[in-house]
Amino acid sequence: MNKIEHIGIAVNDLTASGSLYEKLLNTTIYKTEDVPSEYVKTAFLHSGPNKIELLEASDENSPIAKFLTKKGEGIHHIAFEVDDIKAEMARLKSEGFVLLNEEPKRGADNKLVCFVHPKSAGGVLVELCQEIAFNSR
Ligand SMILES: CC[C@@H](C(=O)O)C(=O)SCCNC(=O)CCNC(=O)[C@H](O)C(C)(C)COP(=O)(O)OP(=O)(O)OC[C@H]1O[C@@H](n2cnc3c(N)ncnc32)[C@H](O)[C@@H]1OP(=O)(O)O
Ligand SMILES: [Co+2]
Repeated sequence: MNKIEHIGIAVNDLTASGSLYEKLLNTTIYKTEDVPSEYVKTAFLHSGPNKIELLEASDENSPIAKFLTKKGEGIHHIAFEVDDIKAEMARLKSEGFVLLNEEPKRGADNKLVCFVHPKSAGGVLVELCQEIAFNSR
């Protein structure tokens, strides 16, 4: 695994939290994106070399809706950049980690993603992210 690709933060209201994080980080949201397959709306900010992903539920079936109901707003997941997501998924599986998707799926910001169950990863929901190559978009 490489660097932390982003930190995902669950929020109730993307507009309100977007403004809050813009002030906090003294920056502006550089991208917003709906990801219907995950039932989320996202907004991205940079803090130096780091990336923050704000996540609002777009449907009551969203994992973010369930998380907000149980735990409230806050850090939802940590995403790590990987060069070869299928190889990393196979490695983690062989080490006993529980993958939440058997095949990489399309995430936000031009990434293929896979989630690791927090119960198998020390209570932290982990996301693997591989940049989708330009010629395979
Ligand atoms: C925008 C796209 C993408 C990107 O490109 O970056 C994203 O980031 S999408 C982000 C939203 N999508 C996901 O989170 C998908 C993966 N998540 C899931 O599949 C589920 O949320 C889950 C992790 C399997 C939990 O679902 P479920 O079992 O239905 O919920 P429970 O509330 O019953 O949780 C069971 C258990 O796990 C604990 N939990 C749940 N979420 C988290 C979390 N984010 N971090 C840490 N722990 C978490 C929860 O508290 C329960 O524990 P117990 O209460 O002790 O049983
Ligand atoms: Co994410």
